[in-house]
Amino acid sequence: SVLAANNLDVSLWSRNLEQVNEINELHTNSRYLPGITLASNIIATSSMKDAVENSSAVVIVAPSSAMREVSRELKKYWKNDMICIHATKGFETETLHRMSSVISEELGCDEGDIVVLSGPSHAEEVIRHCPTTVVVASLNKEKAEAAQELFMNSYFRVYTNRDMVGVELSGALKNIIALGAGMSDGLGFGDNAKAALLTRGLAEISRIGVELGANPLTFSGLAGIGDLVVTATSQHSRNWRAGSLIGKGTKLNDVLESMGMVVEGIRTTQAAHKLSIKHGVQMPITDQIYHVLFKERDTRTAVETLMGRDPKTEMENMRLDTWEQWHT
Ligand SMILES: NC(=O)C1=CN([C@@H]2O[C@H](COP(=O)(O)OP(=O)(O)OC[C@H]3O[C@@H](n4cnc5c(N)ncnc54)[C@H](O)[C@@H]3O)[C@@H](O)[C@H]2O)C=CC1
Ligand SMILES: O=C(CO)COP(=O)(O)O
Repeated sequence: SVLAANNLDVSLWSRNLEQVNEINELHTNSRYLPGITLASNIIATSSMKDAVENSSAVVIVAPSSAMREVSRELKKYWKNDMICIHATKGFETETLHRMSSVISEELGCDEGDIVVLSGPSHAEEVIRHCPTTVVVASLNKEKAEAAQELFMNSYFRVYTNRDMVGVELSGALKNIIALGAGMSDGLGFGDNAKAALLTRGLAEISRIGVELGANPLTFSGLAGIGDLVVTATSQHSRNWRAGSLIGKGTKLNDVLESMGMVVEGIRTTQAAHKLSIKHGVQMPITDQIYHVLFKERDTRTAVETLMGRDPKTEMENMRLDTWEQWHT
């Protein structure tokens, strides 16, 4: 929709022929964006070949679980002078790879040439032209700036950033904390609890992020705190909604059935739990959410465990040495 508003010809690929026909004939996408009329320069197709073949840029926003499959199909029509932008927030749970790694492995290109689009941006608000700010991250400056130019307009402001690792990790990991914020609200706790979850959540996101090579400053940017705030507080957030149902006592399977859309934080909790063990990085909130989701731990027990941890200093286990590394 943003690209179409910028007068670009947009080919939208979907596997669902019914949805393709609805978009082309009625210019609506009633299941996902009810009540919205789409621009007439968005043409849907069920053929990836037709969507990609003559394009200069490709935007992939498949759920993380489908990223490898979609990238493999894309490879058939991929040309190296195309720009590949992705806006997916998650990991490949089997390999623990970030999305740009998965895409570049399948396309056979440099990971640093992929552009990551992330930040506080719910589709339901962007489609109504509500002011929105995001980040495009890539090691390839030219490609990042080209993506910035494609998307930027009066209601969609785009910043570039070189820190692909930090941007991808924040985008994925904040969904776990949003699940936790939903659980807290579902349990009937207040704003103090939510502020604590966001702040201590960001501390553990930064801790694992720095360990994996991210710039710590990225976590105080749009892809970090920005997206964490929106996902943990917005009525549109699927992760917050799923968490709040769990906090009210609904079983995970029933929650997922009722959502009908991807809740990335569930798979990401599994991936982050493995990452924290693999790298020996403490992620206590993620650990408790993992136990609630997959080990039938009661949400109140999880809260008691978090509140009852040993006394600590606020900056305990933060890799402060890396600040100097980034400032030189
Ligand atoms: N909805 C939003 O506002 C935002 C979503 N994202 C990210 O975008 C990604 C996708 O999320 P949504 O579009 O919101 O999810 P969704 O659940 O609303 O839609 C996912 C779409 O992907 C399709 N799909 C699923 N498996 C597929 C496969 N194997 N091949 C092709 N298509 C497949 C589904 O049919 C559906 O049309 C997630 O990683 C999410 O975190 C990022 C920013 C904002
Ligand atoms: O990442 C998002 C907004 O920036 C979307 O979050 P949800 O998947 O929780 O709706």
